[in-house]
Amino acid sequence: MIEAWTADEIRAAEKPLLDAGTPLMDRAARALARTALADVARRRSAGSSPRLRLAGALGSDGVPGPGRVRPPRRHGVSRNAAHGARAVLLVGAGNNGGDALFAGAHLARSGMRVTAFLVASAVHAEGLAALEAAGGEVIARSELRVPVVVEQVAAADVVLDGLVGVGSRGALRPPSGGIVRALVESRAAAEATGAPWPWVIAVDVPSGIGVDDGSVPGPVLPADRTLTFGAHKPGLLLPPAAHVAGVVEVADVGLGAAQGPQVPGTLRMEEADAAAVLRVPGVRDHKYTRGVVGVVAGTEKYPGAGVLVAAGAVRSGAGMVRALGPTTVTDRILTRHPEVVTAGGRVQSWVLGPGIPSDGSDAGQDRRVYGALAAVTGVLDAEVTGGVVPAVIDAGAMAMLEHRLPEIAVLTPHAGELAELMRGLGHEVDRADIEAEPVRWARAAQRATGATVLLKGAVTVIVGSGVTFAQAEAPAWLATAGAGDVLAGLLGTLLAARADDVLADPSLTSRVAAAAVVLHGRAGALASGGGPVSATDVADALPRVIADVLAR
Ligand SMILES: NC(=O)C1=CN([C@@H]2O[C@H](COP(=O)(O)OP(=O)(O)OC[C@H]3O[C@@H](n4cnc5c(N)ncnc54)[C@H](OP(=O)(O)O)[C@@H]3O)[C@@H](O)[C@H]2O)[C@H](O)CC1
Ligand SMILES: [K+]
Repeated sequence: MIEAWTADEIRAAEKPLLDAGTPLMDRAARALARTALADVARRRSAGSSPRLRLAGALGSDGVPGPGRVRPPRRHGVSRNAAHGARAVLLVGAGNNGGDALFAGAHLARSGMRVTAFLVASAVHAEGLAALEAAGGEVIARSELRVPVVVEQVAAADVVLDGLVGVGSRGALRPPSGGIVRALVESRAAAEATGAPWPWVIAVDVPSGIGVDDGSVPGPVLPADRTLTFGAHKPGLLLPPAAHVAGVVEVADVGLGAAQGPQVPGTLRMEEADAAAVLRVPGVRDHKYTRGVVGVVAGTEKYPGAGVLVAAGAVRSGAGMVRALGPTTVTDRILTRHPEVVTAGGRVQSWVLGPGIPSDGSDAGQDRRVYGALAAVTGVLDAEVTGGVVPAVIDAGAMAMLEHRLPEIAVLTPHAGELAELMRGLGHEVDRADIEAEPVRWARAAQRATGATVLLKGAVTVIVGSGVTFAQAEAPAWLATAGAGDVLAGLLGTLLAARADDVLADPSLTSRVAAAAVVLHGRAGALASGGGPVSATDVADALPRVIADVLAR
């Protein structure tokens, strides 16, 4: 599990070490210089564009970010093939700028031509002295001209963004904001024309992101790599800031000995954590103990959603799947999945709503959803409903909520559906608002409904009470019709298998939901192999992915 530390938690952890004279900045700067040297050397030796040359450091699909994570690395600087390369430092007033200056001094001593642009009249004094002593060029704030910065950056091999780190407050102020805005424009123009553009390393965090909440309140220079010190910061995991962090790597500066957050609020689940959520059947298990998933999905208009939910549930190892609906839907499900049962009966989880439009056009499916929701919320007698069980509430079912939900109910909207849900709750928001601040709105929905909220996107956010998971394993190819239906079925299976545990401890729900997102993303990546993928392919890849995750 990757646990992010907020700015305050980082400061609390650093304080005793700094008080004891631990050279944290020296370690940070060495790690930074070592990373910059290695990146530039690799870029030079491969002889193509920086992004392609560093493909080994990127995801299997070659896409830098969002928020891809590499294991911690020890500090230390070695001289290498970067001799004569050009580095530009963007240096702010605080210690983040200090890191960049000391790293720049190492780079200058390694034979790089280093230019530092100071955006403040007073910057880290020792760092500045070190850079000057190492022969680096320094452009003071009073001499700063935006076109010159743009020109020098465009001609550089590597840029260290040290404008601001965990001390950041709000959007970048002048002159940093103006410089970064001009650099973003220059980068876009270079991309459009195929002109070269340097490799950008963010020092600790891309300057200008919301370190604790993942917001992007103003201009930010997108990084190819973020070297972050001591521990992840929430903004490196959460969207939209995660999209500008590139490949995220933690430099171990020795904070490990310090106390981290007691209850980390932002997490990224890894494969081993997903494996721990799965319930592996034992010799005493039978189909009912493994969990029955009840599915109310698909209508005459959208029958495929029922088929795909069933596929996700069956292929991820449900003890049994019960699919309820009109025969046009159930017949299709049975054709593809003859193991599905279409008669009513007890279930350990519900998947409600995929392929059911919110226009009331299928009264039968609406009635089944309302009945199941009554079971989930416990408003109807257990004798009638079969008892309270966890549920996945998707698509049309999200428009049928009449009661506050328990945490064992998982809402699975995409941005447009979350906007609709929040408008129904009296908030004036549209899809663009949700995309700009997905974490804020997912948290608002969690508070307003009581449910666990799984907001789908390039980085999927899962919000339970007091915890947010941010998962980024899905390839962009997974943004395809029906993929969400497969996820709903898969999550239904995981919830059914852990129903007793989830009922005993509802806070487990977000963890189960995050595990489903990990497996779904991995299945998408396996089925895609770097190319297009269909929702059916994703479902078909689930058994292999689950076996692989369990074998590790
Ligand atoms: N975690 C570790 O182990 C280590 C981290 N280190 C580095 O130190 C920074 C944190 O340094 P700090 O000096 O506390 O803060 P920053 O450098 O991030 O920023 C403070 C200055 O930035 C100005 N600021 C704040 N917001 C903005 C903004 N929106 N636009 C422009 N300027 C901004 C702020 O000015 P104020 O007037 O607001 O006070 C400060 O001047 C951490 O990120 C690491 O890089 C150490 O090296 C030790 C190891
Ligand atoms: K920075």
